[in-house]
Amino acid sequence: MKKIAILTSGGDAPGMNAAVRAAGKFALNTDLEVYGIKRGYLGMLNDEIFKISSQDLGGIIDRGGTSLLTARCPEFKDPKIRAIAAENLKKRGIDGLIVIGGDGSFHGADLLSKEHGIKVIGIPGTIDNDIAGTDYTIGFDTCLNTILDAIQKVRDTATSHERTILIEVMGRNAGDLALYASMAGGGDGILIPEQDNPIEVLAYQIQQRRRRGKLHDIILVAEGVGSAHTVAEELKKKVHTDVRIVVLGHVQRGGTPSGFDRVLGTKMGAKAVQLLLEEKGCLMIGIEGNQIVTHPIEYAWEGQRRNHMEDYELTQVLSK
Ligand SMILES: Nc1ncnc2c1ncn2[C@@H]1O[C@H](COP(=O)(O)OP(=O)(O)OP(=O)(O)O)[C@@H](O)[C@H]1O
Ligand SMILES: O=P(O)(O)OC[C@H]1O[C@](O)(CO)[C@@H](O)[C@@H]1O
Ligand SMILES: [Mg+2]
Repeated sequence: MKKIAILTSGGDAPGMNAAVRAAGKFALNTDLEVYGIKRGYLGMLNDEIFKISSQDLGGIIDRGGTSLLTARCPEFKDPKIRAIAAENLKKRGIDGLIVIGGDGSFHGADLLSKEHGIKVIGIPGTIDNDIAGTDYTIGFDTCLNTILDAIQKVRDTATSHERTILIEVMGRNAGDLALYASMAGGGDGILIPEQDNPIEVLAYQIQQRRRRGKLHDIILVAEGVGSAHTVAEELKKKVHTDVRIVVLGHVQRGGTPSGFDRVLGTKMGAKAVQLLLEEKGCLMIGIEGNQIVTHPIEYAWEGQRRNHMEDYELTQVLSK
């Protein structure tokens, strides 16, 4: 392996920059030539590929977002488009690629590897934490802390007005952000796609708590169960409290990456280069039980994700 490239793809996630920096610096310390690709697969397709120097990697570890820029590129699902993109790597002699992104980006990486023989390593970078084979994805921890900050502020006004406030959080089809935010933020109820929790039960719990003198309710709604607006409309028919919603939106994806996400990004970035130097490909990196591990890249969607049941039941007990 002589030349490798790095890209970030899908939704940006705080800590992606730490992974880019570590992979880039680690590689520049070897005989490898290192390229950056702007705007993920879109930039690969449009030939936005440049040689990375150490200057490109300075001053980014503490910045949110991704210095390489990112994009969604639906055309990449077309094999003809992937062939054009792969040719842009091949004409430069690039045969190793580090893809930092979520499950969708890993799908693209897998196909690129199988169809065009490019050795690809996937680094899980997404706030959603929806990838099997890793306990945490880069960006999840920072995002969680952003949500916790919001919960604290929302609780002040919820208590003062004795309201029920539903906070809708991101996560695509995964409830991890809502689950962890409820656990760490002292939530009073939670709706996540992994568990069935009928509105009737939620309403009953709210009424019960109010009878015991509780002044407010903070309910975390994962976007995967539907919009908080719809949930609120249903809930209003079943409770006597004043119901409001807060949709946190893209504020959740920004901000200074936490120490955890920077360390995770750094370890994974360096590991990706080590694997390419060993001529390995079609792998994803994860962290399991505080150890950096690797799996075949398909494991990201074929493997078993963490079971949420225990954590969910804990939030249920603690919100009583
Ligand atoms: N099935 C697929 N085949 C080929 N390429 C894909 C596939 N799915 C996704 N991609 C590519 O990966 C890009 C990113 O995927 P997606 O939008 O699902 O985000 P992600 O990587 O899962 O990150 P996040 O969920 O955090 O936003 C897509 O825009 C597309 O270019
Ligand atoms: O910024 P976009 O393209 O609207 O995507 C939003 C989606 O991306 C994520 O932030 C990351 O996958 C999801 O949680 C959310 O559903
Ligand atoms: Mg995804």
